[in-house]
Amino acid sequence: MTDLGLSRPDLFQQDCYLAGEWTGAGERIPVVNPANGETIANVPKMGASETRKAIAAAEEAMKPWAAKTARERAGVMRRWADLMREHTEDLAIIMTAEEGKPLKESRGEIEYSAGFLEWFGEEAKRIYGDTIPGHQPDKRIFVLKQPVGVCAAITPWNFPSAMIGRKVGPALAAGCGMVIKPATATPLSAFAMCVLAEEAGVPKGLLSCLTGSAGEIAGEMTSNFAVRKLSFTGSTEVGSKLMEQCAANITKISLELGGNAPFLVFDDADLDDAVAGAISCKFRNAGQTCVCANRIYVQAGIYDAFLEKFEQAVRALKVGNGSDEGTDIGPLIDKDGIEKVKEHRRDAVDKGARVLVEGGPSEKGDLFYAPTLLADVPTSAKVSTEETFGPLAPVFKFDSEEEGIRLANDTVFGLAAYFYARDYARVMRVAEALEYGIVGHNTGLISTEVAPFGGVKQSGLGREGSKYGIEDYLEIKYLCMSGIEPRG
Ligand SMILES: NC(=O)C1=CN([C@@H]2O[C@H](COP(=O)(O)OP(=O)(O)OC[C@H]3O[C@@H](n4cnc5c(N)ncnc54)[C@H](OP(=O)(O)O)[C@@H]3O)[C@@H](O)[C@H]2O)C=CC1
Ligand SMILES: O=C(O)CCCC(=O)O
Repeated sequence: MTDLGLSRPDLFQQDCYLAGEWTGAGERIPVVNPANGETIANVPKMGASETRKAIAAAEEAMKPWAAKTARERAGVMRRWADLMREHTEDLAIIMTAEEGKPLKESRGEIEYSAGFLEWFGEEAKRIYGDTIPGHQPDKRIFVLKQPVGVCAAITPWNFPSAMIGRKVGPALAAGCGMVIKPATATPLSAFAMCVLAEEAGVPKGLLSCLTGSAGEIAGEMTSNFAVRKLSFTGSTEVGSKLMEQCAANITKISLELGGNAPFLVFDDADLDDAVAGAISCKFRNAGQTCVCANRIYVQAGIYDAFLEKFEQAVRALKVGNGSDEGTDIGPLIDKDGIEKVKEHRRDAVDKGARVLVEGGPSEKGDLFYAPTLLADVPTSAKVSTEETFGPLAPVFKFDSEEEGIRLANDTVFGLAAYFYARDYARVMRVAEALEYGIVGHNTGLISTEVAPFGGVKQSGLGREGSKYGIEDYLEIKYLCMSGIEPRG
């Protein structure tokens, strides 16, 4: 087993956090460092019965938790966020070891994740209801906001901490308990968060974190009537299945699914800004985020100049083990990830794309793929319609503003879109015309806990972060008070 050299070795847990106890299981699943193939941990394979136990514990623990004042809940959540910040380095080391992303990105993700806990803790104090003028003289109408009930979360491997912070933050702030199933590839960051949650004062049972059979755990989450809300981030395919499963109990569901983000550069863009934005947007986490630029559309007048600068910037990216300082691009998560990038590259080139930077498989190891830049990509290429989720940058040329918008919107997905332009009227026209839940103008980075994150079309349902993000964890109760006789 690898010694990660943590200052707090107890943050490295290999058991599940079940109903307030660290619990093992007979059967175990290896967690592998994608940079070198080493097994770094073996986590329990749990299933339906453990999930049932966790749900029952959350149901019990949420009653006194919801009864606390918002300030008390906020205090615990603030302590949790502070502890995460205090232990950023250890948490980042754990994350890079299981996910592969460069340490600098892991550190950033810990701050991002803690930000959700802090933000939603504060938001607990602003769960305001309403009073509505009565419809009859003796009536008074009140709107109360109450916790939705036990919540469940299923999270992906690409943001092993932030996707949990983003879901557990609003759940706990609203007064709910939560059962989490992290991705099997990256459970260690989730367990480390639970260690700090307990230390911060999150009551035993309120939060559980289980690894194991996705089908069994999710099956219990969606069939157990005590669970009133499920939040999922991951592929559209699994999200759609979960939506079907939630139908039986009419369980609320939020879905944050695949994207196919367009990145448009118009003739009036600032070229250097656009290149810097495209690099951060395309290559963050080696291209493995649902908001990474998947298709880069550049207007004809600026096309050659953009490609020249973009090519230099792509060549400067450093591929390596994420734990080595200075690395820009770590390994991909698994072999399927590599195969998808290879297939998209091959397909685009077969259809006529020009290779400007031939990155490809790297001598660093089986799961490394050096950044690759393609130009003159035809719209018939698979990268136009499918999410690559890897360090392949396909550049397409377009002529008019109208054509750029049409190409950008020509997809079933609608999570994030980006564009670079300076003309004031164009900026408003394009921002309004893009059919996406998130639009970045002159920026390639849009993620923050203070803004509503989420997609339209097949990219999902609901919003996470900001004041909107807590609504999904609350129910509205309309209270009609009667018999209040009007004064004399
Ligand atoms: N929107 C986003 O942010 C993300 C999008 N994706 C997209 O999805 C593709 C595939 O990635 P992948 O990791 O396989 O995504 P998945 O959707 O398979 O995994 C996400 C989560 O869902 C769980 N899961 C898998 N199968 C089921 C099931 N039948 N019922 C309930 N939960 C399930 C996984 O568990 P387990 O790990 O145990 O399999 C994991 O916790 C990527 O290439 C990318 O295109 C992937 C990750 C995030
Ligand atoms: O890729 C994802 O799973 C969504 C998270 C990305 C972000 O918050 O920036």
